[in-house]
Amino acid sequence: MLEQELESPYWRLDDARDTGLGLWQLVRRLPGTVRPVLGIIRAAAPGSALTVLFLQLASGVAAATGLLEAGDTLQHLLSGGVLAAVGPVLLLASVYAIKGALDTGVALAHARIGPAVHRAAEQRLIAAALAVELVAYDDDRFYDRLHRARDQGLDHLDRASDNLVELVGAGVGVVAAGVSLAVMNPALLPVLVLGLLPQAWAVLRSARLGYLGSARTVSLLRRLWMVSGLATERVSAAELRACQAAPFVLGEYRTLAEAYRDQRTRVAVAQARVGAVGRALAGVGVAVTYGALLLMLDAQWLPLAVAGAAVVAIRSATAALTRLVLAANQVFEQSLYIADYLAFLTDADTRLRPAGTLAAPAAPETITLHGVGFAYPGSDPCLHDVDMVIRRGQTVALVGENGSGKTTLAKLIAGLYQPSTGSIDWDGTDAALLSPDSTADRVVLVPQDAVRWPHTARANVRIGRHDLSDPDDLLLRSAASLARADEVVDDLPHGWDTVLSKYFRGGRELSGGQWQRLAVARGIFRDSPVLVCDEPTAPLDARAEFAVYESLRSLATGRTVVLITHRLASVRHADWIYVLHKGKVVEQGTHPQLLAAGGRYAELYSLQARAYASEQDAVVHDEQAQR
Ligand SMILES: Nc1ncnc2c1ncn2[C@@H]1O[C@H](COP(=O)(O)OP(=O)(O)OP(=O)(O)O)[C@@H](O)[C@H]1O
Repeated sequence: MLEQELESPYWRLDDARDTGLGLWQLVRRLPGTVRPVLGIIRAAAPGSALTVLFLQLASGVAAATGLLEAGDTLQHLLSGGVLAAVGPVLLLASVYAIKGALDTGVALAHARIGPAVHRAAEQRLIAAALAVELVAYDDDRFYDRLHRARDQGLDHLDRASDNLVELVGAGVGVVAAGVSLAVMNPALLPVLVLGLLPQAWAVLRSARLGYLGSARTVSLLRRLWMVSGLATERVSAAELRACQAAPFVLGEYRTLAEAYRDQRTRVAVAQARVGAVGRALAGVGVAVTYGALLLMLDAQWLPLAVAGAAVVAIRSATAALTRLVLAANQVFEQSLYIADYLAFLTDADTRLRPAGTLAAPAAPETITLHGVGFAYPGSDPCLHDVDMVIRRGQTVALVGENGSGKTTLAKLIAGLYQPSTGSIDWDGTDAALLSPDSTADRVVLVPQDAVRWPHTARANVRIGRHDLSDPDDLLLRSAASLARADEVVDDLPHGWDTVLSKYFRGGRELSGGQWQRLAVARGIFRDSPVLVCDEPTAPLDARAEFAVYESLRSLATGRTVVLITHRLASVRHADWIYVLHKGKVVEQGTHPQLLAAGGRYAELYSLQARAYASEQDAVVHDEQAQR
């Protein structure tokens, strides 16, 4: 059941990774895996990266010199006694002291790389997320990639940069040992390779098992994180309890966690088996190495001192090789997540906002929709052939049942979406030719579900024109008073400076209606010529709703107002009303015209009016009964 779910399109949107890699293919993949990380390191911390590389190479030279010096020291010790070896020992000590200093330099420069990589990569991700068209966020593929890149890609990038430094350091260590052996006697090189091969096989094989294991658990892990987020986040906390969903979430967590545990155990057990074989083979490797050394000694190909130094060099090569393969293993595993990060950036690049260059009119006289249709990514069209004319100074209302397309249409008018078919003109110019920034500048959107910015009350209202100078808060206070948000702020402990978020100590939470008053104030403060209000008063009490509609009426002068609401009593004063049904305009006219037509609008209006009338009858009836 679980496996089937994990194979379902949502969870494996684009995880068609090749997990059937052979050992040799895995090794060949290393440069391709490393290249993107190197590119990011080069861009983020070029100085530190060069310093690390230079110091690591110097440290490798010191290591090779030390190994050769060790042979020389042994030679002096064996031929001339302790006194003869004092000079070479001091030299050896200085070489290792220099190597120690170089390694410290590597560590210091290395310490700067991880944080620099993280910061640069995160900034790229945030900039890319902000630059894409809004419609990208309606595409589950994009959304999935964005979250994978943000939640895991960044961290693994950070760690991969550490592992790369380790990889280079260990590689230099292996080469240094190899070079010193070749200098001692070229015949020692095949001996080294012979000794290292079994161990290299075991560590690589174990690395491959780990890589395949993590490739198989990527989507499982992602789902685990999502479930643990649901269980621990504030947004879901209340509803989880209210609809008693805790056992469901816990059950889902258990199923996933057990599957993850079993998968990890399987990999760990397989790795342990390979490790056992590897250790046995490594034993054979050691026997072969020492056997070869003994034979060379016996045949007098090697002096005893050189054989002793060769043992030290072989041990140091073995240790460096283990570090190298472990670091490569980590880089492979991290490359799975880094690929997510890079895939997101590539995808985001193809979804940039259209690049119109003309400036939008300062205050458009007419916004005209010609046969506009729209489909969300992966969905059937939800708007069909909409024609509409919206004039400056008018309030146009969009009404219709849930899902009829009002919000989508409002976002198209606001320039947030591009029509899939047809076009939208601003004073006769196709909006697609206008620069998105200039269009956005002319529009205020008060949405259904306004963002609750985790900032001060002041920032919550000012955010739409955050760079507007308003030293005495005159504009701020006027906007707040029109939206009756001033009453909300008056009750806050630090007034406009109160932080509105429970995520911060001392932060305050507001009710839904109070938040909405701030959202309306934000729209009024932004003060743009086109005002699009999508259910602006849904959570407001009667007094606040009345005040907001009064304000909207006064704001309509000289502006274009598009109003969406289900409260038809509030649209009576609109200059023109469009009735939408299943994505089409099915009626239009003024309130009296639409009532007289006796169509869908008249039906919806009389349903609401009847509900009010019957409530009033009930009140009168109760009062009579009490008398
Ligand atoms: N992000 C989306 N992706 C796919 N389809 C969507 C998306 N948002 C809305 N829809 C679909 O588009 C259609 C129109 O939705 P829209 O939100 O515009 O309706 P509405 O008239 O504003 O509804 P309501 O009165 O409930 O707010 C609906 O069928 C809805 O399911």
